Amino acid sequence: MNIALLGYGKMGKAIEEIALQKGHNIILRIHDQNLDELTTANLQQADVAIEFTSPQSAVHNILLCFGSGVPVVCGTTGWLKEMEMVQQKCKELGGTFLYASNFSIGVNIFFELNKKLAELMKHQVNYNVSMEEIHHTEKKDAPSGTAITLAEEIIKISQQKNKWVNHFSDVPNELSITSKRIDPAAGTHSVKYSSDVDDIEIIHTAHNRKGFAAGAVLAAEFIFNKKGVFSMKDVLNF
Ligand SMILES: NC(=O)C1=CN([C@@H]2O[C@H](COP(=O)(O)OP(=O)(O)OC[C@H]3O[C@@H](n4cnc5c(N)ncnc54)[C@H](OP(=O)(O)O)[C@@H]3O)[C@@H](O)[C@H]2O)C=CC1
Ligand SMILES: O=C(O)C1=N[C@H](C(=O)O)C[C@H](O)C1
Repeated sequence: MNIALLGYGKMGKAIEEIALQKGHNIILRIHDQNLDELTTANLQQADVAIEFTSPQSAVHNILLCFGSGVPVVCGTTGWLKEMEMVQQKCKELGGTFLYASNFSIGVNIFFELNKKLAELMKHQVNYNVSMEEIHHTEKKDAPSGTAITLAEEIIKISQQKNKWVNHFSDVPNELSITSKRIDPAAGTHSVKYSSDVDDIEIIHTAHNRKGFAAGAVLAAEFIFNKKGVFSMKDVLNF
């Protein structure tokens, strides 16, 4: 496949390495310094675009891909308030879109474990659930997109929590997410149920960015020649 990389930072470069190893071509590498190359004509040379930029630029870039008729995989976090509008636009324009807050297979398994644990803990009133995420200091958004996905799944199932907050909280209905920024953390997420007698904790620790990048390339291969809105659950058949 011919791939356009929208965002050529830490993730763009990690994705390039894996895409090349798998025999794909990178035909466009867009970053802050060459935005003039981000044109419909250039995008149309690609079979698929992979977007890992910043919360401020993601929506513009995704809509440009829809307008150019190019399927787009997006991993940029921190713009979720506009997700409904973006998915609607994709359908209206007959586009192709796949977003994931986390592309790694490990985290997608972790998402399923989180749901299962939340179900098991639903009636255990002596436990309080809280979360922590740790990332490198260049990260622009907090809490991480992955933490938001985990929290929203817990809130859907829990009989006690109905909102998440990005600070310590002992208010019973608030799910507390603590964000720490420590170099060179590639991404650690934990969900902890604590009682007076014990704790149950699940943790996922990314050792590097290769898992995210491999998942993003897999997603790009999956959406090639498809139309509609997809998720990693479609890719991984969960
Ligand atoms: N879903 C997932 O699995 C993962 C998601 N992420 C998310 O991906 C995003 C990017 O992360 P990361 O690669 O670490 O960040 P970096 O800051 O390393 O890279 C961002 C890149 O985007 C470029 N950029 C900035 N503005 C624009 C624009 N308007 N159009 C095109 N490119 C632009 C930057 O250009 P320049 O270099 O010139 O500044 C840079 O190349 C973040 O939102 C992060 O949370 C990260 C890892 C995994
Ligand atoms: O910015 C990062 O680095 C990461 N961002 C994603 C997120 O916000 O969850 C995924 C991963 O944790 C790395």
